[in-house]
Amino acid sequence: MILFPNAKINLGLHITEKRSDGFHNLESCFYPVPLNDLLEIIPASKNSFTISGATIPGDSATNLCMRAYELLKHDVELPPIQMYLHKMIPIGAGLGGGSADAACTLRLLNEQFSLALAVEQLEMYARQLGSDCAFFIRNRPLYCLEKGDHFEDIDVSLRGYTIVLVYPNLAISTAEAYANVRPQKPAISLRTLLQAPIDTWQKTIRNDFETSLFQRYPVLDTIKQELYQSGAVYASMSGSGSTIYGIFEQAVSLPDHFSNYQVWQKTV
Ligand SMILES: C[C@@](CO)(OP(=O)(O)O)[C@H](O)COP(=O)(O)OP(=O)(O)OC[C@H]1O[C@@H](n2ccc(N)nc2=O)[C@H](O)[C@@H]1O
Ligand SMILES: Nc1ncnc2c1ncn2[C@@H]1O[C@H](COP(=O)(O)OP(=O)(O)O)[C@@H](O)[C@H]1O
Repeated sequence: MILFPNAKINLGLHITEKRSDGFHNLESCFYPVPLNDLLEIIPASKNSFTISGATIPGDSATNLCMRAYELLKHDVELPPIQMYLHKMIPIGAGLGGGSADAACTLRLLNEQFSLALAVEQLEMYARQLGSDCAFFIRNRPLYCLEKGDHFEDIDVSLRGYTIVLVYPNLAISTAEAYANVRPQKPAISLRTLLQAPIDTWQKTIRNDFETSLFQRYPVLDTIKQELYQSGAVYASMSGSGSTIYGIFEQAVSLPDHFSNYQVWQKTV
């Protein structure tokens, strides 16, 4: 059985407070985008895990796909599997690719072996693998709270817009990004700001990671400004970076030097 784990972008990201467990509470809208990995699982006589495409740091035992399998196997009976991952989503990019792979492993195992686990149970396992992993179980636009692992519905649609992702070949550690942010309760909640028309977002919707990361990596701010100059209605960093995305009313041609980056665009 095959699934195509997809990336996400963050439409706004407020880091509201540091928690007693060392993590941070946040508010953000997670939005799925159709940039995909490929994940296949079939029953086998012994476990194997093959990866192609982009190189993932760490060995296969620490890969989130294997960790998802082991986590589930602790509680339910699972046969050995042959797992294959083709990695397309850039790594350490703020696109949630590792979490998407882990969530899809849980979803695939649930289906392939008729485990009949409910969405809430799958989310409970996903939370143990990463803060943004549970999002990829429902995998639709959601307003995310707490560690980014509790959800409310939100009426936001980018249908008909072209989304451009620019990955400047720079991996940023999520833990390091959080360590350099000063949490702050927003005057107006992100939910309220997102309900206004998209052409107001440039002035109102922010990602709290940008201040410190743009200081450290000025190229990120430059890319964001260039996306606006190319006609974006809204542009931002996704998650803890380093991907900068732009939302356009139509397909766009970008400055020539963007060929130095990994650029992806699709009308959704
Ligand atoms: C920043 C966000 C925003 O969507 O996305 P990415 O940029 O990673 O895609 C997420 O909060 C990332 O979630 P995820 O990548 O799953 O993080 P985890 O593996 O759980 O945590 C990595 C590290 O980030 C910090 N962390 C993470 C989540 C959170 N709410 N507070 C934190 O302080 C902790 O230091 C933790 O050890
Ligand atoms: N299947 C996977 N795909 C990507 N990264 C993975 C995977 N499994 C484990 N990781 C680890 O997760 C970290 C990056 O996660 P990723 O989801 O790509 O970044 P981000 O959290 O910025 O979206 C890397 O340190 C990588 O080694």
